[in-house]
Amino acid sequence: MVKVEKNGKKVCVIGLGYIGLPTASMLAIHGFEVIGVDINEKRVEEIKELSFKTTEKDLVTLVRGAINSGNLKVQATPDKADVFIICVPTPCIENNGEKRCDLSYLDKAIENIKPYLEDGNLIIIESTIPPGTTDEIYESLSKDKKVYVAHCPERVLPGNILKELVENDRVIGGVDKKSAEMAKEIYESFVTGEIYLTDAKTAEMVKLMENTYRDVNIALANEFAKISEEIGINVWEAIELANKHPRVNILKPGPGVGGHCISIDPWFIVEKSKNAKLIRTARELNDSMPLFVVEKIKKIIKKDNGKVAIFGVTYKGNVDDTRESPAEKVVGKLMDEGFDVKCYDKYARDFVYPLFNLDEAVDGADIIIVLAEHDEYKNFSEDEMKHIASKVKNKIILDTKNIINRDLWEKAGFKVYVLGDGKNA
Ligand SMILES: NC(=O)c1ccc[n+]([C@@H]2O[C@H](COP(=O)([O-])OP(=O)(O)OC[C@H]3O[C@@H](n4cnc5c(N)ncnc54)[C@H](O)[C@@H]3O)[C@@H](O)[C@H]2O)c1
Ligand SMILES: CC(=O)N[C@@H]1[C@@H](OP(=O)(O)OP(=O)(O)OC[C@H]2O[C@@H](n3ccc(=O)[nH]c3=O)[C@H](O)[C@@H]2O)O[C@H](CO)[C@@H](O)[C@@H]1O
Repeated sequence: MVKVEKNGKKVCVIGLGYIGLPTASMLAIHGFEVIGVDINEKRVEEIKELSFKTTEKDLVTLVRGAINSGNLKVQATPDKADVFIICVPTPCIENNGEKRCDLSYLDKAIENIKPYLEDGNLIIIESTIPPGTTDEIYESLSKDKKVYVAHCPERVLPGNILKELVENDRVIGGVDKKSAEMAKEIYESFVTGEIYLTDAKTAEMVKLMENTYRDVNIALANEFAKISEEIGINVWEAIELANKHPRVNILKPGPGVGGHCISIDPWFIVEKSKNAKLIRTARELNDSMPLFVVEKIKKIIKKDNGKVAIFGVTYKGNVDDTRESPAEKVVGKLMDEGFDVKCYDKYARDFVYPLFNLDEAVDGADIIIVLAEHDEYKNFSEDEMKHIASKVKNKIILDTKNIINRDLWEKAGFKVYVLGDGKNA
């Protein structure tokens, strides 16, 4: 056992997913006595056995270190602690055609810690939430106990979580000054970036603004891709040239925006404000991209049926997460229309549709579609391309991410299309 000096504070982290597990482990190796809690018993067992799947570099090593230090215990129910950090999902739900944040996981997590709360405890909400939520939680909890409450939104980039967890600047919003300062004390144990203090509602809005900023900018790139198809130019070349301007930095078009964050968080602003018009339009535009891909496929193969091989079903490259993945909508729509679709993705943790190995996926395919920028697809060798060429029915590939080695695929006999290239057939 690697001994880590204890700092005297006990922290209970609720929800051990993409965010909670690294956070709990990081606190443990920095001397906190940490109880990591997940309602999912299977997840608890996988963490204890270090058998959980992850594409996050060094996460297994970090969790092993935390458990071996004796500072991290993992279990399915909360315990008494000085600090509670809540990292449960906050997905989107649709009600009468309007999307809004589903706070049911957060409400349940709060209910579950209530029996363990004592005067003086600090509750930190890391989950992404609509403005005003932290204050509401405080109002309800402070009826029974003198507690402190803060929102410390998480900003790590999946694929680079451990580095960003330590190096990113953090924003902490307290329901009062004391709450924010108490939360700062916890994060400064491992964060090397700056920590900025504000009120809870501002911190909630800051997080949503960050992801909305990115969503709106991706929407602009996607709109440029649609326009480029319409007027017959290659959007990728146009973006590269426009970005030579010193004050222009257009993002990348693609099959849509996925993940548990950017594709849902802007709706949490829309639900609170009638002024969020651009934000709504950007969301709708990004959500329209999977269907735009399906239309391009039909134009390329010049038919409304056939066999499609999908490369990449995760929401982006080199991660295992398929939540809100554009691939789900592309595949669903193709299947609804009667296409025979076979998906290949060895990074994906799970997917709503069946996954196949490479040979099964490409066997007899009319077209291959790249939907995620996994390194594997960037680095296919000439021999692998030749092998794929020997299996497919038509040597056609549509790259929605502009990542494949075009020259080599063409050398292997493929006709290569890229989303937004202005060529449909
Ligand atoms: N994934 C990201 O990159 C990221 C980045 C920044 C912020 N966030 C935000 O962080 C929050 C968590 O996201 P995530 O990706 O870690 O989700 P996740 O689904 O990976 O993990 C959440 C975990 O919470 C557990 N859980 C649910 N209800 C519980 C309860 N009542 N008690 C104990 N455990 C419970 C689930 O079993 C699950 O393991 C969300 O609000 C998300 O928007 C996520
Ligand atoms: C503001 C910001 O940076 N927030 C990050 C974001 O993490 P993320 O992994 O969700 O973010 P992205 O990598 O942007 O991917 C999102 C989707 O957009 C597609 N995309 C991306 C760039 C592009 O030019 N064209 C595209 O089409 C991509 O394929 C994918 O589907 O939210 C987390 C949780 O809140 C944050 O913590 C984290 O800081």
